[in-house]
Amino acid sequence: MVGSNTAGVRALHEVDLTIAPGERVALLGESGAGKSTLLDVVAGLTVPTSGSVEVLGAAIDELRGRALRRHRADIGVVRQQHGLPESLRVVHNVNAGRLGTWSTWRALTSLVRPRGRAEVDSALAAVGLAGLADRLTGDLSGGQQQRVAVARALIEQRRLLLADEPVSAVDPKLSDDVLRLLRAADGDPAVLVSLHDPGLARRHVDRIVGLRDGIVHFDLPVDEVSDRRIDDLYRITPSG
Ligand SMILES: Nc1ncnc2c1ncn2[C@@H]1O[C@H](COP(=O)(O)OP(=O)(O)OP(=O)(O)O)[C@@H](O)[C@H]1O
Repeated sequence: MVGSNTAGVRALHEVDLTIAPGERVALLGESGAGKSTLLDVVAGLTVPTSGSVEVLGAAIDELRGRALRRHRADIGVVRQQHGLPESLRVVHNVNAGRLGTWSTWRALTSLVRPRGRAEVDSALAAVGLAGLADRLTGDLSGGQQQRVAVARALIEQRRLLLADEPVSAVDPKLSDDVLRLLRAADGDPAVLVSLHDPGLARRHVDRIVGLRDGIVHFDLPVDEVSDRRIDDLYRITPSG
């Protein structure tokens, strides 16, 4: 598959990737390597210029209407620019993760009286944000907002979780906690997560895909990813 982003930049070249149900895969690579573009292609937010993408058994570009909404409800997405409306209370942003499974009426009434409040509270507690459901999202720190986006993805059982640097603004202890949550999410979803910390990837996934200049540089079980391979991926030359 070849992908160009919205600006027409050729960001991926002949990427061929299959992820098994329940498998946890990390994308590593330099800034600009194509990780976000790849995640956007799998999420159906960017259409590849050639090749095909099959997600959860469906060719995403062929889905329409209700089938597309149902398909999207099976996928939890945490984007780098998480797009949480800052003027909404946290509870509404977390509940937005359920819109694919709710009727329009249910979604509208929930804006007045939040539904499923207990589930929202427990999703927030799981990401270390207990007690913040009624705060305005814009009043939270960057790292807290990132965790609201994770709670939104985890509020429903998913078959696939896509997360683009979900812990870039989060301290090391919480980063481990968030990765643990993605890894152990209800329903044992497949996980595709881009990370900047190889150590986190090593601790939490089954397989690492190294992207370089839009190409798959390596695709290996985590045990086979040596320090040397990581250094090579990031073009780090040994000192001394
Ligand atoms: N909005 C944009 N306009 C122009 N070029 C872009 C844009 N977004 C990404 N690119 C380019 O597309 C390529 C892939 O970028 P992408 O964001 O997918 O990389 P990445 O690995 O996710 O990087 P990062 O770790 O910095 O998020 C790069 O060449 C990048 O410069």
